[in-house]
Amino acid sequence: MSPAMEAKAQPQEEAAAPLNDDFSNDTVAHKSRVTVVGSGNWGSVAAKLIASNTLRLGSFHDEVRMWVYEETLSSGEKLTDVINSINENVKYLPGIKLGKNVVADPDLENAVKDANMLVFVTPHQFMEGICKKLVGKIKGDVEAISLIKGMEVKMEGPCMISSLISQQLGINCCVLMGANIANEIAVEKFSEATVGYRENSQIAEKWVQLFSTPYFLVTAVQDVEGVELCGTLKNVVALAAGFVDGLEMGNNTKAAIMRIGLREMKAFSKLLFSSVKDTTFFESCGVADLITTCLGGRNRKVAEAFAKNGGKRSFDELEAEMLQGQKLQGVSTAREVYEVLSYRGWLDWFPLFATVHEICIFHLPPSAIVEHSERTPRFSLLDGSAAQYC
Ligand SMILES: NC(=O)C1=CN([C@@H]2O[C@H](COP(=O)(O)OP(=O)(O)OC[C@H]3O[C@@H](n4cnc5c(N)ncnc54)[C@H](O)[C@@H]3O)[C@@H](O)[C@H]2O)C=CC1
Ligand SMILES: O=C(CO)COP(=O)(O)O
Repeated sequence: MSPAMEAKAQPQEEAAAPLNDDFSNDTVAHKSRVTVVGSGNWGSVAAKLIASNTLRLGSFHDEVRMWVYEETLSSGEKLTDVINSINENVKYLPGIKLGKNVVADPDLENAVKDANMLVFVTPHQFMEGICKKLVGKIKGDVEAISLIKGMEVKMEGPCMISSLISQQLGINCCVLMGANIANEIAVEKFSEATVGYRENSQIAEKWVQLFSTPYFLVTAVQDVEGVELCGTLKNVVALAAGFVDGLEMGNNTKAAIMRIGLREMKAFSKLLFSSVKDTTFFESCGVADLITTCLGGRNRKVAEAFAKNGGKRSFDELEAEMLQGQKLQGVSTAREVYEVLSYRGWLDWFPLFATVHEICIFHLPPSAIVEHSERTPRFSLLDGSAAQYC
């Protein structure tokens, strides 16, 4: 990896003319075409970030295709038509111009057919179905990146979304995670992110270039699983933080939840993949994403409402009421993590993860997040169990 990349992508000045970047080619034929698969809250912001860079960087075609899961708005108009006419995703990112070079496309096959860089950014529960539809439909020289925070649990064990993409489509897949609340990046407030890559640092560098702006600084690390598990597992901890907020337990309790959660994130990740690096937890994808999500994310917000309602209204109901079509990832991730813990006999090693799921399914009250349960003195187990893997 180049020293420049290790030290973070450098902020780039606004420039009218395309940059003569490292990857530029003389011919249009060699330029990379980017398609964003997904157009929710973060998907739309990702398209905006990328579109600002494809205009500036000579190695990319200007146009950025964005696949839209088509829906009809209350006005009777199709979401795709509205995005293409006013350059704004009025449902998932209202008030923000995406860039005129973003083209919304409701046809998945058509959206990906010419792309050689695919950016996957949908709620994780839809990815298996999307991958099935894409088999045999993409070009041979495609590179992918997943911005999706979540995992699937299969008979063989847990499967990260980047692995699902790689296995089903036969392509390399990097990941990009970080302290990235989409609405803040949409208004260009400074943030950082982490690209996780497997072997090819040049590909990682190309992704860094595609996403980096003066207000969005991207670093690459050679640890796909570590980066992706950080992004995935912090959503479970954010639910715990939301319970604590709903119960008005204060900052010390919330800080304790974050600390215990971080230890469980690290222990779980390292038990699943021995290759996961300690240093990854100190990147934006690790502790920084954990903090921002526990302070200002959607998982925290809905979990707070869940606890305020005494754990009596379901997450599905609250999500539909509070998020206008946006999707939580933490509740299904808590279930998926719980399945892994049960299957492997690790439940008592991960008291916070296990308790969050049991609260989500009404087996325990929200207050159980800081109480010792009848079955197991969960929090007292922490120091002697999961912690030994940290
Ligand atoms: N919103 C945020 O601040 C951030 C989100 N992420 C992650 O990015 C991923 C995508 O999140 P968002 O873009 O925020 O999505 P979102 O939460 O806004 O989800 C709504 C999206 O799901 C689509 N959708 C609904 N039903 C569908 C179906 N059956 N098939 C396919 N798509 C369907 C909708 O059309 C819409 O585009 C998630 O894994 C999330 O954790 C990561 C960083 C920040
Ligand atoms: O992943 C996120 C910030 O990095 C967003 O988290 P929420 O889905 O909880 O809003």
